[in-house]
Amino acid sequence: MPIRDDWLKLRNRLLSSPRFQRWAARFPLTRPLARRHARELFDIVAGFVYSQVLYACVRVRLFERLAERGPSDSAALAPALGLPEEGARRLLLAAASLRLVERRGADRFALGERGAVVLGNRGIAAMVEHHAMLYADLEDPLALLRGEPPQRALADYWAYAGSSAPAHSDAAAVDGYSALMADSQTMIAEEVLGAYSFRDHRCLLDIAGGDGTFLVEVAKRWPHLQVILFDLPAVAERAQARFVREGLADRARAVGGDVLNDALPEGADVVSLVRVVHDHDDERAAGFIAAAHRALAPGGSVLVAEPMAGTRGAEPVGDAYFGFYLLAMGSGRPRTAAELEAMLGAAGFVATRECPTHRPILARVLQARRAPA
Ligand SMILES: C[S@@+](CC[C@H](N)C(=O)[O-])C[C@H]1O[C@@H](n2cnc3c(N)ncnc32)[C@H](O)[C@@H]1O
Repeated sequence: MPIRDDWLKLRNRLLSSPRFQRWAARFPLTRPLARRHARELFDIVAGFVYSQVLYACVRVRLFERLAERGPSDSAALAPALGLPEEGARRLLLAAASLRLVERRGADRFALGERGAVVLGNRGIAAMVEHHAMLYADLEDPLALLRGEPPQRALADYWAYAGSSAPAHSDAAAVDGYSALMADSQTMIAEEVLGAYSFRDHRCLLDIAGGDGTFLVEVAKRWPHLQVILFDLPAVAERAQARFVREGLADRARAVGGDVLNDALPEGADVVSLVRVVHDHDDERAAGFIAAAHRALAPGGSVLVAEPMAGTRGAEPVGDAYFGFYLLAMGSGRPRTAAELEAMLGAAGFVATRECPTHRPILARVLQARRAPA
């Protein structure tokens, strides 16, 4: 497209010219755009600092403290946060600028709208805290991109990533990530349940289903449904205990094994892969989808639910966040809906359709059917 190429070249030449930048910042018609672009670029430059402000808020439980006490000044908050007064004030001002906290006076602070959202979703704080490992691994992003040996914090945390014998992982190896997944799963389950009806299904098999949080939510919403979870043995044990605790043992069970090497339980008419496919490089990911295909009779449905690359309005979540997160983890990549559809087709699934979710930034859902015999 030579015309487009020429136009892009001209645009980029203008945007990189300090003279043009100065002009655009002054000229009334371009000023708002210039300000927005400057702010957006600065947000990328400063993103790590903003994340660390949030991390500090979570570590000192700032949002909980503000919710308990109501509007407070920095001197009153400092002892509860375990910080000197100056440190508490610096953190409160930074958090207020990010709308995590709300400033109510020169030195008076209350819970802010974003802080309230974090407070209401345990999964967000858990995610923020475990990012300490991600940031340690990302210290040298070029080393990761070159494929040099990773720092290993995240790769060790996700014990199955890159492991040739994941089924041997013991409880200690799976407890950390299983708890993290459980904390954030309620939000994901809400998206899937809002997008897809299980009314006409009899039995759902959730492959690599973690500690069972997803199935507990589905089973509560659809009381006629039998549910089966399959995951590594140490994770399946956690899930079975969870089903018993939730009073669901009569229609929920967990089976342990390795999806890529062991037979999956039979009898499901719908199979789900929730936040699973993106964890694996292409060959293993295709193995998970092939296992879903084998577990179903012709006509059965598969659901793939995960954040996807190329999601309109959430582009950086796929290619930047998950792209680098999974690189640091040592396995997997974010995929577009079209790539997933092609993988489903290659495994023998047909009629792939997207079931729109309310918050595609968290997860999108694809449904496909095993081709009739
Ligand atoms: C990112 S977690 C997602 C868990 C759950 N689906 C959720 O969304 O909360 C990926 C899950 O895949 C499981 N897993 C990884 N490799 C597996 C394998 N080869 N066989 C069975 N489960 C596996 C892990 O134990 C983990 O529970």
